Amino acid sequence: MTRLSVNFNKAALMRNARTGSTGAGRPNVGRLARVAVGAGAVGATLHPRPDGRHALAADVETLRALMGRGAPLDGAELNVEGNPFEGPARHGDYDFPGFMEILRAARPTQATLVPDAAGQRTSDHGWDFARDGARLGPLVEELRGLGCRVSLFVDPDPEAVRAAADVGADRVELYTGPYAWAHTAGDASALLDRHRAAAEAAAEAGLTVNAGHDLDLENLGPYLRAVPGVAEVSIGQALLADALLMGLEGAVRAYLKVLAEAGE
Ligand SMILES: CC(=O)[C@@H](O)[C@H](O)COP(=O)(O)O
Ligand SMILES: NCC(=O)COP(=O)(O)O
Repeated sequence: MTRLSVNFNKAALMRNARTGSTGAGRPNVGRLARVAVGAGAVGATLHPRPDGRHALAADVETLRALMGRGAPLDGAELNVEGNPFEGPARHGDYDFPGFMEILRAARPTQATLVPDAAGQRTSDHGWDFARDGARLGPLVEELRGLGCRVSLFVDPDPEAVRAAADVGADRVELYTGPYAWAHTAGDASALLDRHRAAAEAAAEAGLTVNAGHDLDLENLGPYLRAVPGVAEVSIGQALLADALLMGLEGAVRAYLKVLAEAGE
C-alpha cells in the first residue's frame, strides 16, 4: 500500500502568524506529528524555505529528535524538502542556515530536492537536468553518504526520470499539481497517461516513485489506480484543511482509507 507522509508546512505557517503569549508555539509541529504517526502515517514532511514563512530549521530539528532511536516516534520517517543550492540567508529575525546545512545536521530519512527559487509562492516544477544535473550529482552522493534516501522532484516526463537515475537518486517525486487541477476541471486522462509513463520509466530505471502536490481526498484514489507502484505520497495543504473539519487523526485515517482502497 502507498504510504502517507504528512506535510506540516501550513501548521508552521499558522504558528508563525502569532508571537507572544497569545498563540506562541501553537500549532505544535511535534505534537501534530505524533498524532499523524499514531493514526498510521509513515512520517512527516517539512519544506523549510529561506524566508521562514512556515517550516523552520528548528522544526526539522524537533522532528528529527522525535524520530531518533528510542525517541517517541522512533521508526517514523522524516522527509525534508528543499533546494540544495539555497545557501544561508537572513529574513527578518530568521537565520536560514542553508538547505544542505539543514540536511547535514538532521540526516533525515529522506531528502527531497526541489528546484524552488527562494521567493517562489509554492513548488510548481521539477528539475531541469540539462541545467542542473551535473551539479546535483555530488550533492546526491553526499546525502546518500549521510544515510539519506534521496528523492528528486520531477515533472512527469520519462526523460526527467531517467536523468534523475543518472544523477544517482533513489527515488523521484512526481509533481502532481497539474494533474490535480485537471482532475478538478474534469479531464485528467492526458495527465494520468503522462504520470503512468513516468512511473513506468522509473520502474525501468530502478527508481522508486513518490508523488505529491495538491493531492486530496478526491483526486488521490483515481491517481493511484492509474499510476502503478507509487510508494509514498506526501500531502499537506488539503490534509490539514480537511483536519480543520475532521481533526488531524480523522483526516489521516480518511487519507489512509483512500490509500488502502486504491491498493485493493
Ligand atoms: C514539493 C511540494 O510540492 C510541496 O511539498 C511543497 O512543500 C509545498 O510547499 P508550500 O507548502 O510552501 O506550498
Ligand atoms: N511533496 C508534496 C508535499 O509535501 C505536500 O504538498 P501539498 O499537499 O501541500 O500540495
